[in-house]
Amino acid sequence: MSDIVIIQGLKVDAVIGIYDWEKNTRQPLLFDLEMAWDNRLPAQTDDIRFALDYEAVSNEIVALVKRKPYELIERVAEEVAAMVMQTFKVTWLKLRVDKPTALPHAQSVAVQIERGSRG
Ligand SMILES: Nc1nc2c(c(=O)[nH]1)N=C([C@H](O)[C@@H](O)CO)CN2
Repeated sequence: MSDIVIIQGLKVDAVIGIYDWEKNTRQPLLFDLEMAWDNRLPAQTDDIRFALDYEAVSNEIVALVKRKPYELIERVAEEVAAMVMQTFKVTWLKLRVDKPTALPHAQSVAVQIERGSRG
């Protein structure tokens, strides 16, 4: 089974960074997420109850990332991945977290992680 559900470019304004000035402001983080999900039943039934609801996943990510300050984007990625897998019973995901305001001469910086197995 190789179906996935994708969230691309989810923007969350977070308190993120290792420097003092970063602890008193919000900076955008962008989340790209690929999540394994068997889409056959939702397709057959046309019923959201059987789908991985990308709106619900997005809402939970925004709530989590806004809840507290973070230092590293690695920590954000790990916590978001764990929450999505636990809350939504996702068995595999690939997650990229971009911090586009991090470096003045770079378009963006990012970390990407993959957790779980595709089954
Ligand atoms: N691997 C990482 N390197 C750095 C991070 C990070 O989160 N992960 N963060 C910073 C600073 O907060 C930087 O973004 C400020 O511009 C530096 N390196």
